[in-house]
Amino acid sequence: MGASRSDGGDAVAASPDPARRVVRVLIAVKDLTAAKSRLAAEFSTLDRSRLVLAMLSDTVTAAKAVSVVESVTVVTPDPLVARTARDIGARVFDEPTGDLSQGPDERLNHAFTAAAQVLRHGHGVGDIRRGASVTAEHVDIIALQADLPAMRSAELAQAYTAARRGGRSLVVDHHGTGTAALILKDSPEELAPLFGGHSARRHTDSGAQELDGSWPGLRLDVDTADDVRRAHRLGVGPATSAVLHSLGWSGEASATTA
Ligand SMILES: Nc1nc2c(ncn2[C@@H]2O[C@H](COP(=O)(O)OP(=O)(O)OP(=O)(O)O)[C@@H](O)[C@H]2O)c(=O)[nH]1
Ligand SMILES: C=C(OP(=O)(O)O)C(=O)O
Repeated sequence: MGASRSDGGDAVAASPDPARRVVRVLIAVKDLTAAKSRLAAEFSTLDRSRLVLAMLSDTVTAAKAVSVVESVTVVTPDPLVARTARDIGARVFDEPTGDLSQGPDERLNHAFTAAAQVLRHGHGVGDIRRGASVTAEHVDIIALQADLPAMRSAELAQAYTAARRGGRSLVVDHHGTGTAALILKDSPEELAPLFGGHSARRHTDSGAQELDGSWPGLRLDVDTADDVRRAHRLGVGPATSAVLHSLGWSGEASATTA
């Protein structure tokens, strides 16, 4: 695509106190063999895996380009996802072995919770500001969907800026029911993720504040073939564009960089 999708990310960079805050993005991806089952009718197993990895790459790349983002971490049990994440400069958190009695949403939220705790309280947190004391309260977490191939860096920067200090905020997805991003900012609270079915309502019911903003790419998590078409129309990042192109999807991605 023409203009870099990260164009404008710095131009509208979020404005926390840069001396104090550390912003870490956290993304969860499940085992590739189970991923994107809702695309099974229109994409082969191999193509689904390629698409998952490509969308992850574009999401990570756009998130890393936000100037206030210190790191992007992918929590996953899948070695190929882990390798892809490392190749594009993300950190990897190996998923803790889940309790087999847990349901899928519980496993996902358990993975987010465990990784967020390490990002906020774990080894290395104190090293970030070269000797300055950085406590968990100084570490903000953006739990982000992995399938946002049309997200612009500027959208994520604006959402972080809009997020309220002292608690959790969320960006509702384009369906109005799911959560594209859950942001914990300047707070001693924990992330307390409630991803899964109807997570938007569960997040707001649990006190998270819904963020307004015209962020079509950030809100467009891709779950169905219709979502793939919507994202393609909006303009996807280079990795997703290459996979779709190889599958015969025509047309240049229309870069409408925010
Ligand atoms: N690390 C981790 N990530 C998960 C887990 N369950 C779901 N995810 C990720 O969370 C996001 C939303 O998950 P789902 O909607 O359940 O799965 P999906 O692969 O997007 O789509 P479907 O299979 O069609 O439901 C996706 O990025 C998944 O890869 C889990 O147990 N562990
Ligand atoms: C897990 C979620 O996403 P989705 O099922 O839409 O991928 C969610 O929105 O909480």
